[in-house]
Amino acid sequence: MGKKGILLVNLGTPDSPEVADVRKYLDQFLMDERVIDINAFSRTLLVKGIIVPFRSPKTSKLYKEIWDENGSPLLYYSRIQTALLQEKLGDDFQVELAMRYQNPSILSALEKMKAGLVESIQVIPMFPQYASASTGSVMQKVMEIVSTWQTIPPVNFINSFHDNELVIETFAENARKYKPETFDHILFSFHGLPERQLLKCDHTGAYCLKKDNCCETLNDTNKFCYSAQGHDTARLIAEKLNIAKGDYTVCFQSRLGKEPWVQPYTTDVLKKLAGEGKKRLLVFSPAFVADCLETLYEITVEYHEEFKALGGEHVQLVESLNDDPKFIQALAEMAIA
Ligand SMILES: C=CC1=C(C)c2cc3[nH]c(cc4nc(cc5[nH]c(cc1n2)c(C)c5CCC(=O)O)C(CCC(=O)O)=C4C)c(C)c3C=C
Ligand SMILES: [Fe+2]
Ligand SMILES: [Fe+2]
Repeated sequence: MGKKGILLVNLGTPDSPEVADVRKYLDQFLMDERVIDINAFSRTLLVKGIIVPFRSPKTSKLYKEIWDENGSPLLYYSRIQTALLQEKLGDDFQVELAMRYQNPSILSALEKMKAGLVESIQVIPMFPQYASASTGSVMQKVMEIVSTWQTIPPVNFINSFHDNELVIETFAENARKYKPETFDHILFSFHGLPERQLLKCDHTGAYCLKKDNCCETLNDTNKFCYSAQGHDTARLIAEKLNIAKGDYTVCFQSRLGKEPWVQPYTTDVLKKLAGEGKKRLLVFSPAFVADCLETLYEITVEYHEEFKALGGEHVQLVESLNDDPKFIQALAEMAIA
């Protein structure tokens, strides 16, 4: 029997923090029809004419702030996760890492599996909550590639793992050392998403953003809704840590462009909490499985400074899952699922 192929796919990061590499990364990322989901002509004008030229120099400066001797934290942790999973699963498995954008590419990882004569491929998009712009895009790319193969082995996809017990426990455990009860308020700050993309997920057309608190509980109608899955993740972590409902807020960061994104925005929540006299915030970022630009810079530096300027004292990030053995166990269970 051949080996079982396990493909871990995260979002991607530039090859270096230099402007030229950031430009290549943003161009590939934002030209994805699932990310900027408007018609191809408008997307090309917006991305290649406005966002990429203006954003790349700014984003390059941010990447330079988090880039260290290990390179991009997202790629660094993704490589460690891959090596630890390979070690845990042993020789009957071939574990490969890919990034949806830039390197290592999904094509190169799948080619390695093909050369390894794997008998099946289990794809784990490394996003706890399903979104078309992340998980959906990874699925589409993998299917595009394998559909050109003469022999297509059994291919299976993990759709989401927002309520995985080991994932919830790892986030909770990472928070315990900060003593959550000593903070004035807890934030679960998820990566944002355009509202338009949430609405597209609602096949009834009558539920999402139409009913009050539509995303706050998971049900049959919104089971693939990124926001509803995020609220569920937050609820489960809060329950684990005995954090009362009124002591935490789910919010969304990293908005891009002028269209409405999922709300509340983290920056608005910071203003509200500072206005209420809250001084110390503990912030989870459970849309990611590894620390990256969005946690190490946006939360740790930007939000910390923003909150202090508003009269607050401290914004403490809860580290991501990174190389935690419990998360590697969670991956191993998904690998054989
Ligand atoms: C949770 C997974 C992610 C979703 C969903 C997602 C949607 C999404 N993102 C953008 C625009 C940008 N995101 C950027 C960085 C970034 N995004 C994710 C994950 C998701 N994005 C990660 C892990 C990272 C960090 C990568 C790293 O190298 O550390 C960026 C680049 C940084 C910047 O210029 O601000 C952009 C741009 C959109 C438009 C979108 C959904 C429509
Ligand atoms: Fe993003
Ligand atoms: Fe929703």
